[in-house]
Amino acid sequence: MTRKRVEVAAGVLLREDGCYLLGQRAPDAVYAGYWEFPGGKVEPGESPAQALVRELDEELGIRVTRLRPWLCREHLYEHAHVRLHFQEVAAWEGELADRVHSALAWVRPEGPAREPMLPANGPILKALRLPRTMGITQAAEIGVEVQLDALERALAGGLRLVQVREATLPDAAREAFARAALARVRAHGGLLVVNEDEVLARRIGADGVHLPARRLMAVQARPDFPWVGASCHDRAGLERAAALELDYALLGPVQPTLTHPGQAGMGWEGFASTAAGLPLPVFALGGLAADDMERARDAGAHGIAAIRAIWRPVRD
Ligand SMILES: Nc1nc2c([nH]c(=O)n2[C@@H]2O[C@H](COP(=O)(O)OP(=O)(O)OP(=O)(O)O)[C@@H](O)[C@H]2O)c(=O)[nH]1
Repeated sequence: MTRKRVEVAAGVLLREDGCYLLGQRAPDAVYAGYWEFPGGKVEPGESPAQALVRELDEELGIRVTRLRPWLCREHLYEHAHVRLHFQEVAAWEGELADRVHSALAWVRPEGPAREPMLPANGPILKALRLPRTMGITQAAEIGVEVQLDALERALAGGLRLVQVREATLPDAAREAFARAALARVRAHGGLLVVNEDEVLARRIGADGVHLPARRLMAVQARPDFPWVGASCHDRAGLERAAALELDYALLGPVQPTLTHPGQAGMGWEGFASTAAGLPLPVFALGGLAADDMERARDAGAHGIAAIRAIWRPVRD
């Protein structure tokens, strides 16, 4: 049986404390009692953004003032083949009024979600647990001790996602560094992934592995870790990461960067069009710093990843 594809707009309302809003479907709805993100079907002639603005007015009585594209996922239900356009609702006006759900709840991303949850939403909840900034280490360049101090400082400042990328450190030094970094990241409740080296990642008990672009194209299946991501430079790479059901991708360089000298950046428009409509979170990378975060998220990025800017000491 072929089912008609239904376009759906779903909103991730994010409160300043990081909580997001869920609604419980009413007793007369399909999947009654299940929890969902507020939203509904896109009507003919509407864009997903227009549909979400209308739905949130109808369902919650709010006026959306800042909307950003985020993820797009397809799911085959018994009753329909849905394509869900998840968008981040960063700002709105008006008090929330519950007009269609049987309950509303603000949920912490790292805590338990509400059950039962609509089956398509599992990867969305996981994506919401992924921090918004990734720091990529450069101990081989700046020195192991300097890097560990910078890591400690960044963790104290809120960094919660670290990629150990130390291909040129000798094996023993790399393992010692990775273990030291992991201990620090864990002490702050963060996540650490190891670039390329799955054996090292497993030996030290890292949270996952990060595939360089060439490795992404070579692997046959998703490596077996809780968190797996990849570096991408174009749409083909992103689609490969999506096909392998990875948890995130990095896309860049957005701006020219010392890591890839002589390579022009794709710019924010290039980033937005290359990363649009994907089912996994995409970080913007390449010549970026903390103050690029809003711009990146407006372009559909989950967040930003950086090497140099993350470890720079804060100037007085
Ligand atoms: N709103 C919403 N729908 C979701 C989510 N996840 C998910 O799989 N869906 C699916 O997307 C479709 C949305 O349909 P809906 O019934 O909410 O749409 P609607 O408000 O226009 O309802 P209607 O059928 O009364 O016109 C359903 O098949 C639902 O199962 C989610 O998080 N939020």
